[in-house]
Amino acid sequence: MTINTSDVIVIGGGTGGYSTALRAAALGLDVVLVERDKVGGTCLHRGCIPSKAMLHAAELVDGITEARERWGVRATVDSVDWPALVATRDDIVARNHKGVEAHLAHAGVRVVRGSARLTGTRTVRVEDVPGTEGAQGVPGVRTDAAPGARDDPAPRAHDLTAPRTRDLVARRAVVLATGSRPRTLPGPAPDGRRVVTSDDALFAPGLPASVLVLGGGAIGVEYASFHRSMGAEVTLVEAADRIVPLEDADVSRYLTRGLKKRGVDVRAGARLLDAELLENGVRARLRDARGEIRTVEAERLLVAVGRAPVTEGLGLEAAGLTTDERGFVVPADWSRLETAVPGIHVVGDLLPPPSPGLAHASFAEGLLVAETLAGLPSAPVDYAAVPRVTYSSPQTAAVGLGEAEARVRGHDVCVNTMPLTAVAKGMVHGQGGMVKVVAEAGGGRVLGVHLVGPHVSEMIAESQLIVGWDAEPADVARHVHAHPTLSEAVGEVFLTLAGRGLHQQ
Ligand SMILES: Cc1cc2nc3c(=O)[nH]c(=O)nc-3n(C[C@H](O)[C@H](O)[C@H](O)COP(=O)(O)OP(=O)(O)OC[C@H]3O[C@@H](n4cnc5c(N)ncnc54)[C@H](O)[C@@H]3O)c2cc1C
Ligand SMILES: NC(=O)c1ccc[n+]([C@@H]2O[C@H](COP(=O)([O-])OP(=O)(O)OC[C@H]3O[C@@H](n4cnc5c(N)ncnc54)[C@H](O)[C@@H]3O)[C@@H](O)[C@H]2O)c1
Repeated sequence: MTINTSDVIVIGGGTGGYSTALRAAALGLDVVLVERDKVGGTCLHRGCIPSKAMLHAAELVDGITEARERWGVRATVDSVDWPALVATRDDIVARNHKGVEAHLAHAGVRVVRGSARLTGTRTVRVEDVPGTEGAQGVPGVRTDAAPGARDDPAPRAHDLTAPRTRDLVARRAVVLATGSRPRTLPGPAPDGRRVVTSDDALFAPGLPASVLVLGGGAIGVEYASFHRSMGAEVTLVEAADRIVPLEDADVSRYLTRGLKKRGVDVRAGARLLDAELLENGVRARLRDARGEIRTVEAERLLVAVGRAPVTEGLGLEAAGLTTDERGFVVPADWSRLETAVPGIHVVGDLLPPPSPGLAHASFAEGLLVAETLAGLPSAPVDYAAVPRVTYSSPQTAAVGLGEAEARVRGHDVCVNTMPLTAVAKGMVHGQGGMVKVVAEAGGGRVLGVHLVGPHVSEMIAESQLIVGWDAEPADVARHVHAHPTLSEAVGEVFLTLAGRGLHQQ
């Protein structure tokens, strides 16, 4: 075996890539993982984890307000120390990062630091990334997959700017896991201060007093919610006729109501016409749903209009691969996530829908590809049963089909909806919200469950089993929910659908 040969090369060490690598190594495959930045990728360093850490801080601030306004607790928020918040957030990220590195090292995955490009169907060239320690791997992680990394003579003086390259060969497969980056729009480019994407919002110098958020998907809603909790004036602009437009219409309605109640100016069906940079902010012209033009000034414009797959410089053509018109790498066989070129697989945000662009879906895709490569039977990812959560205040959580989508797909549906405040614990929380279940008419299987309200991110787990296991309302109604809990509302909705309604008429 030559030092630069392995069974599997994974390009990209985000959640999709590192999960593939971990599982493949656990199944006895010799794995090289190439990452040009930090293992953990978008989710750990710029996405899920830092944003949820910040949203936790936001919940604490909201809790103090609720304590004062509803519960007679004489407490106020003096101020938020942004550097202190950032320090805690970054400590959580750093500890998780160390954990991922340790898992990879323990599994025997050889991590190579550098930028990878395909040079054939089983060959990959890795180039040093300027400003890093080069293609020598991550401290504490075995790096002998980088051929010559230990033995290469030091570069001669005139070589110092030339990137070093390493050629790797995969005996069995190459897995593409290069993820995605924020989409931007024509107009003022992100400058990290006045115009930001979710990447640089994390590292902005402070908390703005006003924010214009463009895009009412998960990122836009979460950041709008965060900044509102931190006291900013927030305008949330969504081009579609409702925020979170891919969710059930009642989810959008309840979420809009909740955000508006908290003072967020939600403008769906609106368009950004242009934006101009000011000394300390932006001035934007919007056309709203009624066609009226309105000018908004804000300290910060946060652009959250979706993400684009990363394939630039990946050398797809050298392996005989292309992308679709949106830039995604499309599998020829979704049950193996294998492209039209045998032995090249793809996971994570590089995949088009129905892969949902979510970290937990990419974990499932990594497991599937690794098990496929190890020759184990592995069920295709059941995308219909992947939960979708927005960690705003209020939160949303859903799994399966919305009502309109179920009807479009030809299902004869029956629907039951209940406000969370109809159960005692919902009244205690006092934040509104709802449970909606979409099922096949006549007691058939549950097609979708949709939740809005406090803590619904933690409540969706039972519903993903209900949808994933094709349960019927009567199956669920047999099981008792604890009293008093918010989950009781889910139980009540199923009891009614099963013809055994207790509190719901
Ligand atoms: C603000 C935000 C919040 C989010 N919150 C959530 C959430 O709460 N829950 C959730 O499920 N999802 C969330 N997501 C989505 C989630 O982050 C992505 O779905 C997930 O990170 C995709 O993983 P991936 O491995 O496909 O790609 P990535 O995580 O993007 O990883 C790709 C990796 O490949 C590396 N790379 C790229 N090209 C090369 C190359 N040529 N050579 C070597 N390395 C390369 C990159 O450096 C990167 O580390 C969020 C995203 C954002 C932006
Ligand atoms: N909690 C979570 O699971 C979570 C959190 C953040 C991000 N993510 C994932 O990250 C990815 C990116 O998130 P995102 O919110 O940026 O993308 P998205 O595609 O989910 O939402 C973008 C929104 O911007 C709107 N839009 C597009 N152009 C616009 C314009 N010119 N003006 C106004 N609105 C416009 C779209 O209609 C859409 O609703 C998604 O896959 C998302 O699921 C997940």
